[in-house]
Amino acid sequence: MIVSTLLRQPRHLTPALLGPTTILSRSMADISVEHGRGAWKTYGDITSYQPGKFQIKTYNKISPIGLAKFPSDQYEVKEGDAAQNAHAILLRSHKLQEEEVNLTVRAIARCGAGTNNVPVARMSELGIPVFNTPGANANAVKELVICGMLLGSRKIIDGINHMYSLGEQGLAKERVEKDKAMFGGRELKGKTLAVVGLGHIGAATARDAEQLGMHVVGYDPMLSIENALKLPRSIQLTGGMLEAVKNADYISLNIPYIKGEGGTHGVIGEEVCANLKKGAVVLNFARGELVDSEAMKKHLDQNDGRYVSDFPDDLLWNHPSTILLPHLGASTEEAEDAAASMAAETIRDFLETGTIRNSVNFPATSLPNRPENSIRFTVVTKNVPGMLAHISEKFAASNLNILQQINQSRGNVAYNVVDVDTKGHEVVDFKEVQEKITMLEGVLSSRVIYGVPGTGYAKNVEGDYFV
Ligand SMILES: NC(=O)c1ccc[n+]([C@@H]2O[C@H](COP(=O)([O-])OP(=O)(O)OC[C@H]3O[C@@H](n4cnc5c(N)ncnc54)[C@H](O)[C@@H]3O)[C@@H](O)[C@H]2O)c1
Ligand SMILES: O=C(O)[C@H](O)COP(=O)(O)O
Repeated sequence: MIVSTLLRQPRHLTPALLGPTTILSRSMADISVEHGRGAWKTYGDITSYQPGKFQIKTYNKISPIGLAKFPSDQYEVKEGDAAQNAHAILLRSHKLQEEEVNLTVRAIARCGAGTNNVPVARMSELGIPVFNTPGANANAVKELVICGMLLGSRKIIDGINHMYSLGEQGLAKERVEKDKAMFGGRELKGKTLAVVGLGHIGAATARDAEQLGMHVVGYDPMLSIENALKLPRSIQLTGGMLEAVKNADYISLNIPYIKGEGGTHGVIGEEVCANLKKGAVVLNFARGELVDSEAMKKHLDQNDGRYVSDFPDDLLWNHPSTILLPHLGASTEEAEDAAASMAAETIRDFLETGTIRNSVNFPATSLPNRPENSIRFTVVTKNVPGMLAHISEKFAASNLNILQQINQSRGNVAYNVVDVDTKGHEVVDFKEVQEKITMLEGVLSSRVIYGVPGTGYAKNVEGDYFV
């Protein structure tokens, strides 16, 4: 492997580089660890790397309030390609490509709920945790769902367009009272709303709909206890989607889009459409792909229903019974600030302490603070038997004492956090231990968290050692 001479310079820990909570013995402060960056194919321009800072790469418009959570003395935030050696990626709806995830990237955070724009399964194979921000934008979406119900019930948009056209002709005052008969509607009170997916958005929508005097039916086969406690008392839970929608005047979809077998692609298809009540309004503020456009068109052509969606649709965009919005659900100041802040805090926690929360592919993992005179290793492995024992053996072989340790797994990934005693080790070659552990079969990557931003990461890239 060709490695830049400059970046091969071992970096020495000095008190100035240590975080406020990092306490290392004097001898440990002299231990050098190779934190250079290899010249890998997808690596990019190594000259833009700033030692001693975590680099965050962003896509989309991310709230400055969220980005301010990254202290500028420890982090640099750059947009898209300007960030060549990112340690973490922060994004909203940008469709992330694998090529945009350099070997340096340790984590990805979606400022929002849906992670279908991130290749999550591939990231799991590469040992990269993907995070989201559960609930951070739910209120914003819920408010727009309520707005969608009103738009679908009253001819508000037609009325606004009509006023514009009358205004242009100078006829508004003369014609309004006569013409308004064209724009009659119906009320929400007393009607039935079916909420499909009772998560953060669905539960909040159900609650507010009850307050509006609606009868609420809900369907969620994986309803969490946390969300069940938020549901209105009067909600009627059903055991299936068809049962939920069949008597509903409004149907709100609030489920994730999941591709593939057993997923949610086109869940609103011919069968569901055939079971919709006459005049039913389908609200899709979840993802466009959940609705089979052909089936919906056929349904709208033959029935008196409406489709209100927050997503583009090449077939339905100009259908007279459709109202489409340009993905505005989470576009409020409050939601953008909350989602970006939560994502930034989650990434900081992971980069600085190894903690995992709000991940969609890694197990929730949290260890108490690193004890004094210890170094924290985190190791990402395939979820196969024996890994923990092999890792522990490597520490033992180097005469290193494990002070505390946690091993968690989820799907094909296992995550280990190990705090190792540094006392009594005048010269311990942590670099060597890290390399031995990282190159164990089944290990994907490792980090040594010293408190020096951006350092101590190593990857096992199909048998090659990347540091
Ligand atoms: N329009 C927007 O701007 C916007 C904003 C936020 C979220 N969203 C979309 O809304 C979705 C839901 O967001 P959330 O914050 O409520 O997420 P959430 O994870 O809190 O809730 C999703 C719920 O759906 C349930 N569910 C999953 N599959 C289901 C199925 N097949 N049938 C019924 N229930 C099912 C889950 O058990 C969960 O309770 C997101 O995945 C995202 O795609 C859109
Ligand atoms: O899943 C989400 O959180 C929403 O679709 C919001 O997307 P946005 O952050 O691009 O507005």
